Amino acid sequence: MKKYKAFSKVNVFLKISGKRGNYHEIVSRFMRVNDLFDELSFVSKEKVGTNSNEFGIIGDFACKTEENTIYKAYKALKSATNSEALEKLMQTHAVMVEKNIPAFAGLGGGSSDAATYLKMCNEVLHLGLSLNELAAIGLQVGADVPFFIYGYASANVSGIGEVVEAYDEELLDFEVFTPDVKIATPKVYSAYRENFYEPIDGFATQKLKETPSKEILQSMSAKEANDLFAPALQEYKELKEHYRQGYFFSGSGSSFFKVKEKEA
Ligand SMILES: C[C@@](CO)(OP(=O)(O)O)[C@H](O)COP(=O)(O)OP(=O)(O)OC[C@H]1O[C@@H](n2ccc(N)nc2=O)[C@H](O)[C@@H]1O
Ligand SMILES: Nc1ncnc2c1ncn2[C@@H]1O[C@H](COP(=O)(O)OP(=O)(O)O)[C@@H](O)[C@H]1O
Repeated sequence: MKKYKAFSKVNVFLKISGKRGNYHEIVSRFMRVNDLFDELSFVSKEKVGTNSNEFGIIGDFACKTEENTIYKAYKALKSATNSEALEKLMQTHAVMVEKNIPAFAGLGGGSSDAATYLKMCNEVLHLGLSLNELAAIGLQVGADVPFFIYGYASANVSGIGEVVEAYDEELLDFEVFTPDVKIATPKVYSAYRENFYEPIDGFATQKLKETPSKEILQSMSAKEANDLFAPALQEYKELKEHYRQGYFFSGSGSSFFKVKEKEA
């Protein structure tokens, strides 16, 4: 059975440029973490001994199936395509997930699983959807999903996550650690809105979008690079104890990362 990789990401920088309803417009560099990924595959229910017709996800998850991003992606794909073949596939097969990306981590694990599931269905069922169409369906599941649909190693992401522009640069090798602090993304964004709101201007945005990730990580501090770090520290005081000098904060947390030192 073919296995599909669902990579994780870090936000090399994440700046807020404005508000859109309850959401925030961001300007962010997303970079794939090449050695941290989940693996997804379709397995026949017969083979794994389930005979239920219900949507099946096999894997180590803390949430209910209805809350799983993979299930949400299924619902969004079904309503976009009305595909009977999709319904049939999910009656006879379950999605097997080898979960390696920690949850509540700012590494986009749930979003990446959703994107990978959409791409798997598109391929297996020959749905013929373009990446743009898949990204629009994915956006209904989560703001980070479009980045994973396009599959770029590095990209400038803006809007609330729907504008994804490939950025051509060397892929960096990251060291990542995830403190056991369960961060809720909406809580961090609302703390930002209440106490730290200072949107970036067009000039600074353009400069950041043009600067290679390596330079950004050499020249900015963790707080400068990520507008969500200060509000996350305010809301989750214990984060401070986990912070190590020289590391950067990914997304709304709780993961920290830095470029791996080259071995001599
Ligand atoms: C912060 C980032 C950075 O990459 O990722 P994570 O740290 O979660 O991985 C993203 O902006 C998060 O993406 P994601 O976690 O997919 O967000 P969603 O599920 O779509 O939204 C959860 C909630 O976060 C807030 N939200 C999300 C995205 C955004 N641009 N502005 C927001 O204000 C909204 O309150 C929304 O209801
Ligand atoms: N496929 C999934 N993988 C991981 N977490 C998921 C998934 N589907 C839903 N969740 C739920 O999403 C939340 C964390 O999302 P996740 O994408 O792992 O973190 P983050 O957005 O911080 O990168 C948790 O509430 C988790 O239970």
